[in-house]
Amino acid sequence: MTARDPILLSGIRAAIVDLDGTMVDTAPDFHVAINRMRADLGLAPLDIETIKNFVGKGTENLMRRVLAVDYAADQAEQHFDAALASYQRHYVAINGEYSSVYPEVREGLAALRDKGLRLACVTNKPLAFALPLLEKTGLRAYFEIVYGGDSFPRKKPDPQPLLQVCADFSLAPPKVVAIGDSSNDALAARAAGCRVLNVPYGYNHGQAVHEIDSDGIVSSLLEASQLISA
Ligand SMILES: O=C(O)COP(=O)(O)O
Ligand SMILES: [Mg+2]
Repeated sequence: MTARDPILLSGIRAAIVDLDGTMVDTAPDFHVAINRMRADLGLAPLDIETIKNFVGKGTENLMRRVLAVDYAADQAEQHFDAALASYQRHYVAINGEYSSVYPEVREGLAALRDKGLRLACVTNKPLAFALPLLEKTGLRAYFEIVYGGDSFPRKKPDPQPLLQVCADFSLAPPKVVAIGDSSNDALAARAAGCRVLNVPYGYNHGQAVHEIDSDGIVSSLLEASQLISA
């Protein structure tokens, strides 16, 4: 089944919102940090569109994709630790500097909150990157809970972080909607038994967002809030 025109979602008591590609356009941060790392390793820069297709499955996967551009698997593995350390150093130094909050994110979060929904952010970004970014963008205060890609043994598309939010809120998964930009978010939500809406403007591994199995595509978090009711 593919994503269809969004439907009204009723009986919803909480929303789990993704970070990269859903609330914040972080590709420019990834672009700068990755190319500084690549320069450290003596590698040529990559363009931002290539990097967008690599984002979404956490930092380790991102490093593997970036190294696979130049190296065969065994060589890439040899360079992995140095690449990761360099990347983390560069990312922390610029986290949020080149990123921007997408349109209607603050309005959408405020509207969801005003409807009485509880809000959690679940990202595959490491928590040490996610929390400072949420603070810098002024989004942290909307969320009761923030989980990162390293908060649990398994990250999205595994349902584990979403199921933990449901447990934290004492809510059955069908009363919770996940909102994200990628198939990771939808697969995690479906596996958890949550509802799911996708935004079309983020990073979906180079795949068309219409191919994602979700409850619909919304143009923004504000539109999502208009389709969700308690
Ligand atoms: O950093 C990533 O891999 C993607 O993070 P996200 O889950 O917030 O989209
Ligand atoms: Mg995302």
